[in-house]
Amino acid sequence: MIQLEGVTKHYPRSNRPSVEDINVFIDKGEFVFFIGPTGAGKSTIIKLLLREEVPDKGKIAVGDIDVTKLRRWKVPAYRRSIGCVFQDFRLLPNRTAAENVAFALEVIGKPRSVARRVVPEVLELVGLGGKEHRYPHELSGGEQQRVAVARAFVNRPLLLLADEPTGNLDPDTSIEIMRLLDRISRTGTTIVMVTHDSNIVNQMRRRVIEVENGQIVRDQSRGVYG
Ligand SMILES: Nc1ncnc2c1ncn2[C@@H]1O[C@H](COP(=O)(O)OP(=O)(O)OP(=O)(O)O)[C@@H](O)[C@H]1O
Repeated sequence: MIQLEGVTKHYPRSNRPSVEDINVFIDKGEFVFFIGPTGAGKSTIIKLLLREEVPDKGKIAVGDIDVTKLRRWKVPAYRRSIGCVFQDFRLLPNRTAAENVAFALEVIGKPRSVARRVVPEVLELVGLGGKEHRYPHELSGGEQQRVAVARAFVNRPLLLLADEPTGNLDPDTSIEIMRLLDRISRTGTTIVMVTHDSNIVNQMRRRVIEVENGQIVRDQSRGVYG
């Protein structure tokens, strides 16, 4: 599903590469944690996967798309094909939970009739049945993140990227969000998650890729935070 081969990214005003000659292969349906100290290069890897940055060297493929060779005009559609969840939720404040989720369908041109059918289903799936007409400020942080997960999943993406999705949540709420991501992963969606949350990594026991100084220092199936 994901192939990074010899990938190097050196930002212009940085004195060393943020990511250097990394090689990663991730299969369809895998759940992978990227861990490592601050500045290790984890977010850079996410940005490279989303084509927000391009590598100086190496090849990146996601599904059957060669991300490094993707034409500029194809980038927005490529990004929309990937589900994304962030630490700060990034919901539209003046849209309800249902409208936030529906928005992900609107931007890919799905008819309203599809949204009317699918949005309640996916909000129910994330445990927000009954709260679909609340605005983000009327929801708790955990509930907002559930909306963000619903929005990321509503298009049934092959890949879901989560950058510190539990970073703003208390431990119990974090575990609930992880249960949700785990369920999504079992539908065959590949999940790549960047985290500093050792409890979560130790509880989930999934593949752990540890990054340090732009390099992969550990790649372990059913790993722990270490
Ligand atoms: N746009 C940029 N220009 C120059 N240097 C950058 C840029 N973005 C990131 N870097 C540098 O690249 C390195 C890796 O940063 P990155 O954000 O990938 O780390 P990270 O592992 O995600 O850290 P954190 O856990 O704090 O989010 C750091 O040294 C950072 O200063």
